[in-house]
Amino acid sequence: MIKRRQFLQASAAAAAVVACPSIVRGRNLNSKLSVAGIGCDGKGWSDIKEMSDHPQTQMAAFCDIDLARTEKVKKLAPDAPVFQDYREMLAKLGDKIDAVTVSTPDHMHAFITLDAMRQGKHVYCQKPLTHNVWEARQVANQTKKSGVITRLGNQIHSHSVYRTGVQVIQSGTIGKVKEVRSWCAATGHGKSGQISVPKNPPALPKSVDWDLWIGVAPMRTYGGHNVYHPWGWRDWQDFGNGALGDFGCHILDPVFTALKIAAPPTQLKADHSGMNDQVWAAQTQVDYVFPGTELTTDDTIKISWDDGGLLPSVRGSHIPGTVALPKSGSIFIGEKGTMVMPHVGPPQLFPQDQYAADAIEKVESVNHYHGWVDGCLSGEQPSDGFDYGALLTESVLLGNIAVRYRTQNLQWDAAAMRFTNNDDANKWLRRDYRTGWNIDEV
Ligand SMILES: NC(=O)C1=CN([C@@H]2O[C@H](COP(=O)(O)OP(=O)(O)OC[C@H]3O[C@@H](n4cnc5c(N)ncnc54)[C@H](OP(=O)(O)O)[C@@H]3O)[C@@H](O)[C@H]2O)C=CC1
Ligand SMILES: O=C1CO[C@H](CO)[C@@H](O)[C@@H]1O
Repeated sequence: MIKRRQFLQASAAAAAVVACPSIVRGRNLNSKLSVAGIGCDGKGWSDIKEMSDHPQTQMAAFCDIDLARTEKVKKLAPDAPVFQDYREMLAKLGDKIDAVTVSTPDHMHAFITLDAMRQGKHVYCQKPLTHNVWEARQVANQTKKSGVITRLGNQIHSHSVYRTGVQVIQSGTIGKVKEVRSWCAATGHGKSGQISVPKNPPALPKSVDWDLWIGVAPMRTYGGHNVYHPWGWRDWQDFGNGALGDFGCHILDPVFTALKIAAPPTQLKADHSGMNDQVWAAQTQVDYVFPGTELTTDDTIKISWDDGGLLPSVRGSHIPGTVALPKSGSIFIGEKGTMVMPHVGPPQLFPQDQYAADAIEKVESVNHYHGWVDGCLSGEQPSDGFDYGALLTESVLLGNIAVRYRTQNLQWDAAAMRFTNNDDANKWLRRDYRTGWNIDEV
């Protein structure tokens, strides 16, 4: 009889060889999936906890560059070994690990995800999928090559409110969509409490391997608790992606899914306030133009982004001026009506008197984490794998490049992966990798 691990490895390998849809991978519904968690605190803890709640998972190992942040996982699975370096974990236990969660700061997502996929592991990776556009393309390419089951850690994708919003748009309740405005209350700096590199940082805690935390990024001194690690890294251009990177993949997810956006923007223009060469902007504003779809009125669609407390400058004619917009969310302006999609709140339709109280049919939540585990066991790829995650991430990160060229209209040639009217902007598509942490082109 074929053993579980042989089955999982054979099915991933078969898929890798033929690089074809999951249907050929067979089913293994009675087996357990052996999962290793990379990044054990913060969101990593919640990813690990959610995965471990699935009746068919077993937690095989854990890894965190800060051993002080592994107490919770040790209690969760006391027999599972704990590592500081995920490379050592995969080298020692690779044959016992089927799948990994990657919940590290953004600058390490691509390096770890690519490595794990190359070794045939299924991967659940946090948003944004990568730290730069070139990495998003490499992850998308490797996903096709490896044929493993992937999912972006965008758990709200599976939440009732977002699923309901998607259903409202796709059922034509507001007609075809003319324009979308998305916004987010969060700011691109403020989490770390610094806007320049701290001059007299405290000593590095003994529990932290700083070289591993820095990973692909240029080396710098530990900055003190929350300055970079943990949490504050989001503010810093070397590690995070500001508010757009932090929330774009959440808030734009129902926009991409509802409208079936299948290609990156062709043009974008941005503005910002409060940015230097270290941290992201306090407020950003980006106007994107995407190719239209069957759900849009035109052959292009404008999608805009505001953050740092800015609200959209346009809200269409259907929403009365007296209606307060949620702190974060999107407005879908349609031919017949407008849908306000709060970030994690029930969608609302305008003009209110045009829509009956039951005009919105609620779609129930599904378990995002368990959906990935089920996919790994059955061979069925969830709808938001890394192909989708890479597109969403590329679009978000292009916005952060446009921010560097305030008010310039950038033309993006997705096929050539370059800006055609501003060569200087192309230097931000990929980073220089620290010696020993190079990412090979896929
Ligand atoms: N989907 C969602 O709703 C959310 C998603 N996120 C995403 O989750 C990710 C992590 O964010 P968050 O938890 O807030 O960040 P934190 O900085 O709080 O935690 C990151 C964790 O990863 C560990 N880590 C860092 N580098 C490595 C590495 N190379 N190998 C192993 N472990 C590593 C950290 O260790 P150490 O403590 O030593 O830094 C820490 O435990 C981000 O991509 C973020 O965007 C975050 C919150 C919610
Ligand atoms: O949803 C979320 C809640 O806030 C966090 C911190 O800004 C985000 O990283 C996360 O994605």
